[in-house]
Amino acid sequence: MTANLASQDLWPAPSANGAVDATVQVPGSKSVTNRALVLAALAAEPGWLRRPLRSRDSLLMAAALRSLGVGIEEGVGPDGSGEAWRVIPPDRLRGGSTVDVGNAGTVMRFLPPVATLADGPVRFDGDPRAYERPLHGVIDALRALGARIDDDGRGALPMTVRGGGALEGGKVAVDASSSSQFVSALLLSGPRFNQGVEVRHTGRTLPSMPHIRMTVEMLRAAGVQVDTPDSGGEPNVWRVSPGALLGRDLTVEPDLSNAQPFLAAALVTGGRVVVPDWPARTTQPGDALRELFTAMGGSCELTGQGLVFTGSGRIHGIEADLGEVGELTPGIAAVAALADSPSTLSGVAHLRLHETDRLAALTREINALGGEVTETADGLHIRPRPLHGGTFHTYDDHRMATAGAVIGLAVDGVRIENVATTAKTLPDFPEMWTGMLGN
Ligand SMILES: O=C(O)C1=C[C@@H](OP(=O)(O)O)[C@@H](O)[C@H](O)C1
Ligand SMILES: C=C(OP(=O)(O)O)C(=O)O
Repeated sequence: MTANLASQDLWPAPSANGAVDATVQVPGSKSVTNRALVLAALAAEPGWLRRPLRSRDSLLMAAALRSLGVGIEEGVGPDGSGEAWRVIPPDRLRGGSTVDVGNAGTVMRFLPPVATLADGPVRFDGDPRAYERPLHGVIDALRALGARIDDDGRGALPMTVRGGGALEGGKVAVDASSSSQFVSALLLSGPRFNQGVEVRHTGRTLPSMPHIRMTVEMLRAAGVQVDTPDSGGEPNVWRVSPGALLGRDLTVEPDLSNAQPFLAAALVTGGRVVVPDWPARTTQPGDALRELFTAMGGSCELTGQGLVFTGSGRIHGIEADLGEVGELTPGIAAVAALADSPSTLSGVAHLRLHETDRLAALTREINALGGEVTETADGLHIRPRPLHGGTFHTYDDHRMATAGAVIGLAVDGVRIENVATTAKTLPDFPEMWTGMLGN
């Protein structure tokens, strides 16, 4: 684990002068935007994506789909209101390009199945960290379903999918204990495989179930038949029937996981933050923040204005299995480091394979500020200690940067290395943060 030496800029994280009181418009969900782009690209007719997230991960997804022949026109919606992208699927997906996945799990896992439908080879490459993130579940499953893939035998990037214009599909077993995205990836393209797809998860644990539910709901909204464990099917088995996908007119919800640092600011300063357009019902894991941050000392109410979240001035530790909502772990760890009692976060061993080894990174960086964090087999134990300023390294991880900013609210002199890494999913984070603080 090494800090990115090319990006040593230090951002002085602003400390809060008092209780925050702000309304924060949070940009669109990464997970919804990137699923919507894939489904729209595979559809039988054009569709609209309103309020899409414009960030590194979603722009990489759009660029990759364009290289496969998909038309994506960026502009305003049919009624002239707000940003909207029109997605025009091609008659035939085109091979011959190289897809840059950056360090986007959604791009590196969701697009290889799409590439099997292209009429030629599609090479996949990305950031150095992308070479280390697990992809074997997708590669092995696609081979079992009839695809030809050239890799170096590690089951990881870089690799080339030799698209043959179609894929047979059918039944496949996959161990998705290292990433739920293996399952989502196979389901998203499943309706376009000749036999559809039946995915059986064989591993002991399966993280991020809400994200799999998001995949299923979005497929169904595109007219696809999906049988799931939730709908009376066998446990750990998902079945997607072959068929055409409808073009949709879809409005992307705000990214509730990216709302986390702002809600945390209300908790840490005993203030109030309103997030407009918080959905009344959603598959986003960030919705669990209402419960988690309430248990940690805040209170919230879903009103006509959005989610109104209020801190009490006290922060409590928490014992929580975060397996379903792993991407919330860095933000919860940051708040837990400032709490009045210890916390134990469990169920997140797979975070060692995220943008960085998040368990190691959080432990090292919080401890460097005087904290007492220890890694467990599947999470973190956090004993709050008086913290002091210092450099908070971020390891090219957007959620490390926002976690450091949360700590900086309460601790003078925290400097965040490479805050620009937040552009992976939240490009305007520094401006939004200072705006929230009234600076
Ligand atoms: O499908 C998705 O959109 C995601 C699934 C989760 O991945 P893992 O299951 O690999 O944790 C999550 O952490 C990631 O941020 C987004
Ligand atoms: C794990 C994450 O991203 P990715 O989609 O790259 O897996 C994340 O955003 O926390």
